[in-house]
Amino acid sequence: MDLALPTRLTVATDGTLGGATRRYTKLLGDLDGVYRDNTAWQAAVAEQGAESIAYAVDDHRYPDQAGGTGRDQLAADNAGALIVGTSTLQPGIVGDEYAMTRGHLHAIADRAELYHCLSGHGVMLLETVDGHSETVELRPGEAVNVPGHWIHRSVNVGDEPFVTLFCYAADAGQDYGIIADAGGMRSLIVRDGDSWAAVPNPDHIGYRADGKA
Ligand SMILES: O=P(O)(O)OC[C@H]1O[C@H](O)[C@H](O)[C@@H](O)[C@@H]1O
Ligand SMILES: [Fe+2]
Repeated sequence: MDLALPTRLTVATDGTLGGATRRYTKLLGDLDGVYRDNTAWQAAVAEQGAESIAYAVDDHRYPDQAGGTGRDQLAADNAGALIVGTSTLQPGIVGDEYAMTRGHLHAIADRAELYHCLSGHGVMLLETVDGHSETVELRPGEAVNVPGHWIHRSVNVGDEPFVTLFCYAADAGQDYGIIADAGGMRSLIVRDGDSWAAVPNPDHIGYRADGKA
C-alpha cells in the first residue's frame, strides 16, 4: 500500500480551496425534481439559464490506496481516510423554497460529517428515516457535527453565497435516491416574511428503511 503524504490546504471564506484535488458543480438545470414547485424551477431555468451554477464543491482526497473501484473496494481502500472540502451554494428562491443542495444519506449510513460555516447564512436540514427532523442555522464561525444516520441538505437562507467547510469519512458515499424515492424531504425550508421556516412537505410519502440503496 502506498503511503499518503500529508498535504497542506488553504481555505478561504469564499470557498476557494488551495490544494483541492476535485471540483464538481451542480447546475440549475441539473436540479429537476429537487424543488417542489417544478413550474417555478422551469421558470428559474428559463430566466437564469440551465448552465448557471447552483452550487460548487471543491474537495481534497488522497488517491485510493489500492486503486480499486466499487463500494466495497472503496471502503477497504479508504478505511479511516477523510475527505475535506468546501461547498459554495448560491442564493435564490424557487417557488417558496430557498436554494438548496440535493441532499443525501451517506451510503454507509453511520458515517458522520462536520459542516463549518465560512460565510453567508444557511440552514442544515437533517432528517432520519424513522421520523426525526432538525434544523441547524449556521452563520460564519458556527458548525454542525452531523451524526451518522441523518439525511442532510444545505439550504441558503441568505442573499450571499452560503459557504461551508466540510469533512467526512472517505468511504461514506452518497445515497441520493432516498430523498427522490420519498417525494422529497419531510420538511421544506421556505420564505417566511424576512426570515425562513421549516414547513411540512405535502408530497413526502415517507422514507424507505436505510441501507437499501
Ligand atoms: O451531494 P449533494 O447533496 O449534492 O451536496 C453537495 C455536497 O455537500 C456536502 O458538502 C458534501 O460533503 C459533499 O460530499 C456533497 O457532494
Ligand atoms: Fe454528506
